[in-house]
Amino acid sequence: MPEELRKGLEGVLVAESSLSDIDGSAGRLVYRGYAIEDLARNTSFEEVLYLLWEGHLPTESELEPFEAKMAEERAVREEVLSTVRELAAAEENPMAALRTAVSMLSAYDPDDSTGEAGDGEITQRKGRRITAKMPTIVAAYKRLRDGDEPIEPRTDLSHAANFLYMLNGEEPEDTIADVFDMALVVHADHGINASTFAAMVTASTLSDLHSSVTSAIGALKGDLHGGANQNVMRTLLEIDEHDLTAVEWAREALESGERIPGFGHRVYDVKDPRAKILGAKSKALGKAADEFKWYSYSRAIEEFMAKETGIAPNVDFYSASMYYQMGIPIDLYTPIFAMSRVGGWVAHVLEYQEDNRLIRPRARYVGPEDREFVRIDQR
Ligand SMILES: CC(=O)SCCNC(=O)CCNC(=O)[C@H](O)C(C)(C)COP(=O)(O)OP(=O)(O)OC[C@H]1O[C@@H](n2cnc3c(N)ncnc32)[C@H](O)[C@@H]1OP(=O)(O)O
Ligand SMILES: O=C([O-])CC(=O)C(=O)O
Repeated sequence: MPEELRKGLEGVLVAESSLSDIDGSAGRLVYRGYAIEDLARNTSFEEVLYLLWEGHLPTESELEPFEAKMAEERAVREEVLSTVRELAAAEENPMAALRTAVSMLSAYDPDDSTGEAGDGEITQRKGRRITAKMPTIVAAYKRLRDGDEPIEPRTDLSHAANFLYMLNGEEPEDTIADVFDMALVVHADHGINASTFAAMVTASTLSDLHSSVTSAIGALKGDLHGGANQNVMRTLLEIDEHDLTAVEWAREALESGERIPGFGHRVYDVKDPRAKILGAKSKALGKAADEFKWYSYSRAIEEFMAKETGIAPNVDFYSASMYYQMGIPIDLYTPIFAMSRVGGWVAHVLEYQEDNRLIRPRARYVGPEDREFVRIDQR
């Protein structure tokens, strides 16, 4: 047995995957061999789901029935919506509400869990249903929290446009739906990140897909992972409300030993390629609205961090100002990340199931040895 301790499993290979590849020194990300820049520019989220789940980019005649099947699965049963209603009334955190509602979807899934772990077709059908329903849950939560009734999904809109429609009660402009769709594309997969690993660990015990996705949502929620996008926007708002410039704020935060949200990465040594794509969109939205401050604060922090620390932005840094300028409430940024990353979670579970092995690392025991046992009445 190797005795080397790798805290945080840093650099440890745990699987072979043909889903996504990251070159951390070159700042390059590919999904199944396609550069993220090409996918972001040219494909829809549905095409990327097809790519991840089926292994190749769809032709038009493959995409059409795939989109139709996804759209048919968007509606969420009243029983689940009624739980979402209760969670909204209790002011539950939206990621926690999503985690609970996704877990509950399993009660009404038409596929039985028996034999699921060895059957990619069941996993894929369940994956399609969960992915299709997550936007309906997130939008319903937001509307109920605001005292509005949920809006039923439409089947004639894309995954991205339908979410914005259910959220706001009106069809989004094409340009906004396209930006949102691109955000879903770039968040869909990223190697064995913490939430994907959580999904794989659960799947490796031959559990069911709802359990895997529920585990993954819990992992994505944390501040060191998907939760960072909300913290970025809270930081930008704090800067805006105070007299400090963005650079002064960042200097003070660093000097007091804080981590700047949206910076740093376990795999990238350079700027995350997704931050470049999202940064350009954040800038374009600022230009369209003639309001540059969010992008300007962000750029100033990026330049300061590069000069002072050499640490570059990750995917969560520019998605924050981008979503903010689209009018999306801050605490929905991480649920939106989950709405996209579920595509990757399902793909990794499907891939891992093909040659499953229980994931079970070890800890080096550093506790006491050979203690003499004393009965409770004599301690
Ligand atoms: C979708 C995603 O999950 S992307 C990541 C989202 N998370 C964040 O943005 C939260 C802020 N970032 C971080 O906390 C980290 O960069 C992580 C958790 C993402 C990666 O952490 P690790 O790989 O464990 O890097 P580690 O913690 O070893 O950091 C290396 C050095 O960079 C510093 N550092 C890393 N990130 C930051 C940051 N955001 N702000 C300031 N310093 C940082 C650390 O203090 C450390 O310095 P030291 O060696 O002098 O102690
Ligand atoms: O890969 C990681 O560790 C975190 C990340 O950027 C992602 O999950 O998108």
